Amino acid sequence: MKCGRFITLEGGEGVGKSTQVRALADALRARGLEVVTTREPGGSDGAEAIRRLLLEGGEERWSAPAEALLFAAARTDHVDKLVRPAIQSGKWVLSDRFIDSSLAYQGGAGGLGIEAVRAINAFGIEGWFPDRTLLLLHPDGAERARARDGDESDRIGGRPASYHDAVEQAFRDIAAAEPDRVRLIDASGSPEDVTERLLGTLEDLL
Ligand SMILES: Nc1ncnc2c1ncn2[C@@H]1O[C@H](COP(=O)(O)OP(=O)(O)OP(=O)(O)O)[C@@H](O)[C@H]1O
Ligand SMILES: Cc1cn([C@H]2C[C@H](O)[C@@H](COP(=O)(O)O)O2)c(=O)[nH]c1=O
Repeated sequence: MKCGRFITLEGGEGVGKSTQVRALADALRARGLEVVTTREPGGSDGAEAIRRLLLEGGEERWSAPAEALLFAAARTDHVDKLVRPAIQSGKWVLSDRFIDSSLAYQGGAGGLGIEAVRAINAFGIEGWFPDRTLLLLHPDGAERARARDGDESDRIGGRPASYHDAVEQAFRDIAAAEPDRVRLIDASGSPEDVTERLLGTLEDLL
């Protein structure tokens, strides 16, 4: 069976993940690879429907465990319908967020605990963990997201700065615990500079 690669881009709000998923996909295609880009929550019809449930409405719409289970359900559908078939047909899949966002947001910042959230996700994704996770870090991510979204932030993006600080700390803890899979990326400088740094961390997989 042909086997592609599964690469995820992670980080807090506004650090440049979506910009870099597009740029990295172009760079990998230029090297002759077949690349599929996707995002979470979302990436399949069912997961996009769950995305709307999660990101629209007020804070009280979901309890913390219900929120974590909805993210895990969306991810399970995304893996079933898009990620696994693409990788099995030899493509590289680049995902804008995946399981580490749940570990950092719901597990770390949301107080459910990283291991509890890992367990509910492991049940759904059945071993389809990323080959590599690129954790983008930028000190002005929140300001960039505000400049981009104005007053239109979603149910989770609009949480207080203390929540987003805890998200970043949790991402750093996850990276420290899994240094081979999760690589820290300085996301400052031009988009082209950041793409070069990302490519540099993938050389051994190419
Ligand atoms: N290297 C860069 N230099 C300057 N501006 C950038 C750079 N990368 C991205 N931006 C801008 O910063 C903003 C946030 O970028 P982007 O949407 O890619 O971030 P994100 O991490 O996907 O955000 P979110 O998780 O909140 O959706 C956008 O307006 C984008 O154009
Ligand atoms: C996958 C995932 C996402 N989130 C949060 C992170 C963001 O605030 C939104 C998604 O918005 P984006 O503009 O598409 O980045 O959802 C989360 O809390 N948990 C997750 O697993």
